[in-house]
Amino acid sequence: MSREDILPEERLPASLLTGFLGSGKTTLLSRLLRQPALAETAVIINEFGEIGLDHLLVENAPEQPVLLDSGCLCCTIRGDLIDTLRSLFRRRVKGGVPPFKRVVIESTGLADPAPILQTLMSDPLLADRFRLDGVIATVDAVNGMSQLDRHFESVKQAAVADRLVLTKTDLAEPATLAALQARLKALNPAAPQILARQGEVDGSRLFDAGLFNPALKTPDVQGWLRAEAYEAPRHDHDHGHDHGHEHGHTHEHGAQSASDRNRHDAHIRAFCLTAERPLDWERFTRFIETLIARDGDKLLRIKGVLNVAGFDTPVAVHGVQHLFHPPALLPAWPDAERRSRLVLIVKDLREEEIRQEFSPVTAN
Ligand SMILES: Nc1nc2c(ncn2[C@@H]2O[C@H](COP(=O)(O)OP(=O)(O)OP(=O)(O)O)[C@@H](O)[C@H]2O)c(=O)[nH]1
Repeated sequence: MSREDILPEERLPASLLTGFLGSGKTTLLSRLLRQPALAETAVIINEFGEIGLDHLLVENAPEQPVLLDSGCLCCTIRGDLIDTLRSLFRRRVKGGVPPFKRVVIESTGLADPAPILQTLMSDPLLADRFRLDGVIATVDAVNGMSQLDRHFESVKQAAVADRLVLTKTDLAEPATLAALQARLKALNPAAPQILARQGEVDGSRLFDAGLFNPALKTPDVQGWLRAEAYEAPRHDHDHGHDHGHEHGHTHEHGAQSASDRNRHDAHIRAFCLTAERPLDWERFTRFIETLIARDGDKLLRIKGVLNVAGFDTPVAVHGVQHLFHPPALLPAWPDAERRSRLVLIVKDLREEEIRQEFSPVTAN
């Protein structure tokens, strides 16, 4: 960790837009790109031949970025994401494409978000030029419940998101929407849920979700971590609680899907470890390294702001599965809160065991 790692504001924010097949990603994106605030955006779509924005690419040379009417760039991934992002950045530097200020990567509906997040973190050239702004997941307000029941990928997408957009709310019954919202809240307590109709959403609610707030030019710890959301009382998945039951709507989904729901959601835990006293950095790294070595594939996402003994300012950590971003020493504490807070979203790991393993890190 070094002070050079700080202040990555000049890196371009990259957002991942994910969400199940047909959940409204393209509809959302095409509306967002008309908003003036998003005019200088480059969009990368990793599925070739889709309708929506992509028809432009089918008709034009697909390997060339296309300039949309809104002033945004759009291109599909030909090789892999690393090549596409590197090439886009090179062209930007050489003036071959407009100087976009933000990147949005729209993933395919079935994609696991983890490899895309890891790509942004792991490639040294990309990590120097782009920073993860956030994961935006669309969830279909009408079909979301059954998609979460049937497809574990959609549960993972919703669990790791920084922002959840509930789409097609114009078509959903209020009771269906309420049951879905309760389920998503249990799965991902920290992500704000934004309701959309025909992709109509204020872009400022979706972007600038990362640690670095370009408007304030300071780290936005509270907005990024939202640690307090995990401390609020909520339902415990491990008890096999059926969130649909609370609202009396399980009849809409049937007995079979209710048991699927428990099975899927119960694999995911989202919680926050806290420590009052400054952490010993060596012990903390041992804790994280052991966790990664043993359970890396089960760590869907980790974010944290740590009070490390010997440092006057906090250290931010961020990881996805086996990969961790280099820890960044932040320039200042944002407020009076001095506790270390580490948010974990895990699959098939027991919260209690991790809490126990974390406790020596905080001991004297
Ligand atoms: N009524 C209504 N229809 C919507 C809304 N959002 C999306 N749709 C429709 O839902 C269908 C799927 O939307 P898309 O935006 O293509 O979804 P997608 O997630 O990009 O789909 P894939 O890329 O195939 O995974 C389209 O027919 C949209 O017009 C909405 O808020 N209300």
